[in-house]
Amino acid sequence: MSLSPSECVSVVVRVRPPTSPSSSAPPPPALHPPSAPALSFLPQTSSIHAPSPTPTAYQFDSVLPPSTTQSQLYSSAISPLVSAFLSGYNSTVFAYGQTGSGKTYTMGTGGSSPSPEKEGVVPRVLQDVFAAVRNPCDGFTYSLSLTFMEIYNEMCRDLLCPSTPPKSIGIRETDSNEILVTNVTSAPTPDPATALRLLDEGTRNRSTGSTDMNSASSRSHAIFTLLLEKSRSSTDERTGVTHTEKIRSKFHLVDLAGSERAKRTGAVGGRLKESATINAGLLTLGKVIRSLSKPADPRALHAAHRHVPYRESKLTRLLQDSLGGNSRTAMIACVSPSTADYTESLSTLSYAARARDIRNKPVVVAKIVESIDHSSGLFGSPRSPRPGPDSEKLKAEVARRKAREDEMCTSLVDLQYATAEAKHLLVGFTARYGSALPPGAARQLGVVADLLVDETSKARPSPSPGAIREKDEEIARLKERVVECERDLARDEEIFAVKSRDIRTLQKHLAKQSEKAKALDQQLAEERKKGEHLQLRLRTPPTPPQPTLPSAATLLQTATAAFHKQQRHFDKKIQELAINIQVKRDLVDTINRSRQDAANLMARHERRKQELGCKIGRLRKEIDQREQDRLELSIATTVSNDSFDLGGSDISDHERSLEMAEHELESLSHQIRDQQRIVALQKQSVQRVTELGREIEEMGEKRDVLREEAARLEEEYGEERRRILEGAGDAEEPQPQGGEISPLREINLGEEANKENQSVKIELEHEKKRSEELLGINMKLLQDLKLLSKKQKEAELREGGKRRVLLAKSRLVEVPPPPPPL
Ligand SMILES: Nc1ncnc2c1ncn2[C@@H]1O[C@H](COP(=O)(O)OP(=O)(O)OP(=O)(O)O)[C@@H](O)[C@H]1O
Repeated sequence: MSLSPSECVSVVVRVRPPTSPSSSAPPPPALHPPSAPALSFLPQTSSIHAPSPTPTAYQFDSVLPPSTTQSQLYSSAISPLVSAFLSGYNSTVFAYGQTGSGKTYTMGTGGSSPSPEKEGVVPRVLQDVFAAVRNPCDGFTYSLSLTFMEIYNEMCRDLLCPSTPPKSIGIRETDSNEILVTNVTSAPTPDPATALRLLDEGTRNRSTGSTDMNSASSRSHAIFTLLLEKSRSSTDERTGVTHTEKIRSKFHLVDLAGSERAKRTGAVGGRLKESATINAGLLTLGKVIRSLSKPADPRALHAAHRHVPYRESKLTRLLQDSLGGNSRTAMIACVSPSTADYTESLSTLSYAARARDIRNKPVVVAKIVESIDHSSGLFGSPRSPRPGPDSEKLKAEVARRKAREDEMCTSLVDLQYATAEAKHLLVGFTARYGSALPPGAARQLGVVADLLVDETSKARPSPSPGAIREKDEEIARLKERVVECERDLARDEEIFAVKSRDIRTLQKHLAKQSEKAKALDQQLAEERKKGEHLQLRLRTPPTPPQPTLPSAATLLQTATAAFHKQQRHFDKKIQELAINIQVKRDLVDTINRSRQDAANLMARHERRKQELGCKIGRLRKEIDQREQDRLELSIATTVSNDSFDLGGSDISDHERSLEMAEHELESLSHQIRDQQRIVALQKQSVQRVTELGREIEEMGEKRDVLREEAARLEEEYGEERRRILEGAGDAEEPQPQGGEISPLREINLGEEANKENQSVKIELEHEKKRSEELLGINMKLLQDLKLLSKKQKEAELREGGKRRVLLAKSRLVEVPPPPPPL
């Protein structure tokens, strides 16, 4: 393996000839006026001057004017890469530029060219490679194969086997950071004809289309890759071991799709989508170039530590080796000389200039395979008889060995540098991340670092082939150890990442738990406080009963007060009922008495009426008699002419008496009528008396109920008192205190008493009204009776006077007995 110092991407700018009017491609629509700025191409100084927006001079490895032929371009920019490729270096050539700028023309991936002069890069590379392979001068045998693929709409397509599903084609990175494309046809190419045929075949399968700017515009990025494996064997004459050295290299020839502006290409529909994908891929390429062209982060120990967005597109992923990796790379920036394309050309130049700052580290990777060759005539088995020395052969062998030794010395020096660099990186890595690594991994890294001896600092004598071999073996072992350690490290890092995640989760969990624990602590503290408080209460001597737990004395006092209050209430009610009953009885007596009086008066009047009737009858008889007598007397007197008084004055007296009696009778009749009215009233009072009797009866019942209730209350009180006294032991019997009663009972009793009082009051009012009414009737009756007796007296007086007059005149008039006093 040999190592080269890092080298930059070489950038060549190719200016295509202006488009001729007779060109097959339609002229691109001009966006710029004729006075638009133009680029100044200076091939002598390999620079290009852009006047605007800010005057800028771009420097390149070479600037190829429009007159540059394909052959000139190839020999100046590509043939060095072909040599490197044949030496075992990975190489890349890619054409970059706007659409129609001549990328496909330059790369020669547009199909077989009509003339050999116009052949592009790929056919020329193939020709040169096969020419070299055919006549090897380094003792290697070469084998070539090729792949041809495109990235179309961000999908890989195998141009040598288009039926391969794009999804099955993968791009992966090996442990040694090599980019490999899987499941793509790798066609063996024993001769250039086969290779060219495959190129033509693939080109035909490529996605192209017509746009306003290019009638055969590439709609994909085409990647043509040559794979070379060269091997060489040598046998140690002492040991008979054959060493086979194998070197593999790749040559990517990339024809990128051109950046385009939809307005200019007139892309619509599917073309527009292609255009967007193309631009997106190129944008990522621009990002990768920008990122790689920046000076590395001074904090990063290795350029690999900076982030390069290779993975953002398939194109950049595929070109990862070529840009900033193990490859010798050349970029052909294609630009148009047209002022109409000024902006696009400027953009191309800007990226190309940046790409020039990208530093790659191309290395030749060689594998040495050992095998014992028993059949070798020169280094046959020690037991077999050695053939006679051939001086020419020996000379050649010595020369070969010498060359081999030289190579191995070079390899050794390279390895020493690699070891030193590896040690430096490892030490730096351990210093930086050692604390974050698991202890086992850090220790292992230390051991590896110790094993990686910085041989570059030591002056060493030229090693013998045996020593070199030993060294090689040691280095191989060390490398294996390093790879192992790296693997361990990667594993540890993974574990570490997982553990870190776990720790973070646990930390979160812990935080939650500690919050919960805090809350529980608080709760516990509160509970403790409560417990302490309870204990304190238990320890403290018994305090007088709380107001919520009344004593027996208080209970008794309350009960007694309630009882007395109830008793008072019942007493009052019973008393009121007794008064009412008495009032009603008095009323009944009064009514009965009035009735009696009225009945007596009626009887007297009836008697008097009868008497008066008798008297009137008698008086009428007497008057009639007197009239008869006087008539007879008058007759007698007339006969005797005797002027004699025949008792005419007695008749008159009788008539007056009759008149008086009739008058009295009339008055009596009046009185009887009044009396009858009174009797009618008396009938009402009979009803009233009946009602009163019933009411008195009810009241009596009520009074009995009250008395019973009072007795029951007394009993209850007695029981409660006994219970309280029993519960309280020697509690003193409380003295009744007016108004002391349990609030609830007081409310109940108060409500009951109020209700009762109210009803009694209403009843009393009612009774009072009725009594007043009866009293009014009775009073009227009495007045009537008084008036009647007064009239009677007057009549009697009048009659007595008349009677006395009549007695004086006639003894026939009887004087009635005086009426009984009312
Ligand atoms: N240096 C040149 N000399 C002669 N003709 C050229 C040159 N460069 C380009 N052309 C012609 O210009 C036309 C467009 O070129 P080409 O197809 O190579 O462009 P392109 O950059 O590949 O475009 P796209 O990105 O659209 O595929 C072609 O007809 C090609 O023959």
